[in-house]
Amino acid sequence: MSRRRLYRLSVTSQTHTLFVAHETSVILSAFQQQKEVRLKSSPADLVTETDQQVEKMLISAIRRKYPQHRFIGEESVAAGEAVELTDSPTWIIDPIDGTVNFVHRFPFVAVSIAFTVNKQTEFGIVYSCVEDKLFHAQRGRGAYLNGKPLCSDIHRCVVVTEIGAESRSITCCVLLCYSVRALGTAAVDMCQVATGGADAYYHIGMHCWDIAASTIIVLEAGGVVMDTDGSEFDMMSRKVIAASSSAVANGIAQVVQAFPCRRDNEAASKRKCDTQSERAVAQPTACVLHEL
Ligand SMILES: O=P(O)(O)O[C@H]1[C@H](O)[C@@H](O)[C@H](O)[C@@H](O)[C@@H]1O
Ligand SMILES: [Mg+2]
Ligand SMILES: [Mg+2]
Repeated sequence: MSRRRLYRLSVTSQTHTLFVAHETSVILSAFQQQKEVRLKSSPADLVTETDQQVEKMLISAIRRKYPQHRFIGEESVAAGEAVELTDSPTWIIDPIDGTVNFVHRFPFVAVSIAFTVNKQTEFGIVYSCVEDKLFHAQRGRGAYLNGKPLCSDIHRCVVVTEIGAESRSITCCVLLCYSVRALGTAAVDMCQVATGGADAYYHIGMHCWDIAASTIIVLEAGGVVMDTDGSEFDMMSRKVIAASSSAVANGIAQVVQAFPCRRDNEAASKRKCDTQSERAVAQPTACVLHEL
């Protein structure tokens, strides 16, 4: 039997500095500049040349070291690559999570990188660039924020969600009984559950690359992740609830009304037509923090 290579994420302060220096200096220097912006599925789903540049930098750097590995990158998929999660070692990358924020210079933009083997996430990294917050976790080894252990069990009534490209008014108003926040980046939203800063995060319509890394960070911080209907989480389903406990997650699952969303790993042609139908109803994201 082939020896299963063990992959270790050794994030030391030196790696943190390296990670910051290498990948995000491109983002931070572009953050204040004028940007060339293109629409993808809706006015709330944008891409810039920086998104594409950072994804290319990440993939070529990893491919030099691991030529056999596979990739699911947000902008590679947007350019027509299939979303195919196999047992092979696979990197799931969102080069800039929060591109709408990046374009508006709203200071919550993150690089999100997850690594899976046999479809199981081995480690995840979410770097919130402007905040200089490096969230990371490795399966079975805990979750950390800038090197300090994270624990998700501080109970409050803050729920984080997104009112982005794929939202529907109905799912937003069912949460009015909570204090609701939306940072405009699914990855950083979800990491708030790992820090205990939020009780729960839920999202319908995001993509696997938005939350692949933050999912393991929540789990390793002691949180739970499930589908919005309370069933087992499926990274390709585009539906997620992350919470500090199963009780909180099930409470959210009871009030969230899902709307149909094509799976990430459905044929691209199907996904496009879904996007067109979504385009008809998507509300443009107002780039403000919703205090409800
Ligand atoms: O900024 P990207 O990587 O496109 O991801 C965002 C997505 O496009 C939006 O629709 C969601 O509302 C955000 O939470 C994602 O971060
Ligand atoms: Mg994203
Ligand atoms: Mg992105």
